[in-house]
Amino acid sequence: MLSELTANAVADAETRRADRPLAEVEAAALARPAAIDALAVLAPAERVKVIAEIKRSSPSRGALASIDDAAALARTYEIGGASAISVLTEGRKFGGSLADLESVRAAVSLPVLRKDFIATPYQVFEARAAGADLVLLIVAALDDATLGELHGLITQLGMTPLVETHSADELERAAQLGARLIGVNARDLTTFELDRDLFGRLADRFPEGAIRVAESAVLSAADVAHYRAAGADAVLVGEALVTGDPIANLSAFLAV
Ligand SMILES: O=P(O)(O)OC[C@@H](O)[C@@H](O)c1c[nH]c2ccccc12
Repeated sequence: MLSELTANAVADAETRRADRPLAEVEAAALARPAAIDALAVLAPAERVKVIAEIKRSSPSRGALASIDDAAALARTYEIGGASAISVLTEGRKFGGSLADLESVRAAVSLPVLRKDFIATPYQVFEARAAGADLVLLIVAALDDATLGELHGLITQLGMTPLVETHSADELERAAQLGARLIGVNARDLTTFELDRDLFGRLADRFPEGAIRVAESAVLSAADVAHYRAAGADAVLVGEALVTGDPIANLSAFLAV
């Protein structure tokens, strides 16, 4: 499933490229004001930080929320105390778009993550051109050479890579890369199975000084407390915020 999601995302980017060649996107990326320093914003603190996600649907959970106005939801997240906004830009299974990312960028002053299946430099330039400050890299979807190339390009463009892992081996590959912001996704993107205890098992294998993000399956304050106790600096939350009351949930999660 992960390889199919990635192949589709790359194919869709190739289709966009036919209309908007790399040189054009690169120029738009370089014309953007500098990206926000997400490492500073997400740095470990006394309280857990929340990366709040905008997601309409997913292959594992189906339709979640209609979300007509991504920018309005992002503003709600900002008011509610989120530290960063994650925007799904994958269209086929998640119902997102780069237009969502652009409108969110214009609406908030928080760092914004492009959440997608990124495997080519073109997609990275697209992210910056749309105003992203962070770009997701899924270790399981990329070989080491591509991972290194994309991690370098994201950094060079002033953005922060969020390097997503799902095993000790992938965490080691993230460490070798010099990743400073590393996530552990509780959901296995090849089987969609959830393992809420994976973060806890991997927590002490993070490289020294890396910011530790627990991703997925946060539905309650108790889930946040569970990840926080295991050492999470930040949690990445989608479903609970798009299906529930975002302000009430954020306030409960941030009170942990
Ligand atoms: O909706 P949840 O269970 O709170 O999960 C959010 C986020 O972690 C999840 O959307 C996610 C994590 N890694 C991904 C990679 C691609 C697409 C989506 C994701």
